[in-house]
Amino acid sequence: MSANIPLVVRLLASSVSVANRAGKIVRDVMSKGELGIVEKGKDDYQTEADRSAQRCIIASLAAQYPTMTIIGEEDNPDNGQEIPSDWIVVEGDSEVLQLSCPHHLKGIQEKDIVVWVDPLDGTSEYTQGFLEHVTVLIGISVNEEPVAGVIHQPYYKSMVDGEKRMGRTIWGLKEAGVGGFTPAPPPDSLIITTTRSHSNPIVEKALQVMDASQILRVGGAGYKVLQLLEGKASVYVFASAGCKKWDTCAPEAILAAAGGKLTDILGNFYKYGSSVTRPNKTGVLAAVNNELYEYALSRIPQELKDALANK
Ligand SMILES: Nc1ncnc2c1ncn2[C@@H]1O[C@H](COP(=O)(O)O)[C@@H](O)[C@H]1OP(=O)(O)O
Ligand SMILES: [Mg+2]
Ligand SMILES: [Mg+2]
Ligand SMILES: [Mg+2]
Repeated sequence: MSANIPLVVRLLASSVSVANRAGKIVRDVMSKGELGIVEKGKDDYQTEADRSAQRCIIASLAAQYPTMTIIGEEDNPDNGQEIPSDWIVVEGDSEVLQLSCPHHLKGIQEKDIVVWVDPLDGTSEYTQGFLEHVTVLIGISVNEEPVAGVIHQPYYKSMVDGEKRMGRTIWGLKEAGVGGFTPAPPPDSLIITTTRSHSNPIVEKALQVMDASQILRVGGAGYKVLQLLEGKASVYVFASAGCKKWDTCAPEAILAAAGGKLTDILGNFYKYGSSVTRPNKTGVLAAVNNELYEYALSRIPQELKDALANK
């Protein structure tokens, strides 16, 4: 890769390529049928696919960007095993390498960047067979702010030049654009997307106040943001702790690159520096444009905000 291409663009191109490889690992683990499920906590699982995909992504990025901070969801996923050489991906996506880098990101160095890796978002859904909900997330933050990201969907089916294709990779770079999918306008009526596996009474209260025509209950932060980008839902509402920085970094960056917004339920942006606490304690609120976002925020009652903030 040319050293003349700004670091952020090279890193996004590398992230697109390695997310594709990680997606193949996710499919391969499922085809073998040995998921190796570990219970990390209540409603919180890890599989061999989460572990292996994270090893592939972190080893590949660390080999190319040795001084950059990379934070993955899974703790000690390698268990002392060596990484297969074909898991190390070092070429970058050629389309992304052509992107023109926003001026203020041109001089960014590895020390200014924190990469947040969710090797498999939607693990509950993966183990239950809702495979379309599963994504691989790589979020790039610069000086605490998400600026670029990748959402790879390993089980997305499409036809390309008359041939069946499995998997697609959506990317975004703030102030430069998005790719890998066809953006669509939001639906005509208010459709909310929310959790299917992590609900509670406050989550339900925040859905009731929206006065929506439909509520979609699907898995994963990545998949819900894809629904916003593709015009299948208007707003993503999750009034609970549960998501962590690796769940929201890539989706927030891509939504912002598409003109949208992702914050907590109080309307505050999360920060993504290496020392932040991992949990997104005050939930998630997101939309593909400002009008829908402001509408949703205006519907959240103060006592609900207080309940989340004081938990
Ligand atoms: N209570 C929780 N415990 C663990 N992870 C959670 C919890 N709530 C949300 N998450 C993470 O946020 C994602 C989006 O949440 P939801 O699907 O409930 O809307 C989940 O797929 C999961 O990521 P992961 O699957 O990567 O562990
Ligand atoms: Mg998890
Ligand atoms: Mg996740
Ligand atoms: Mg995960």
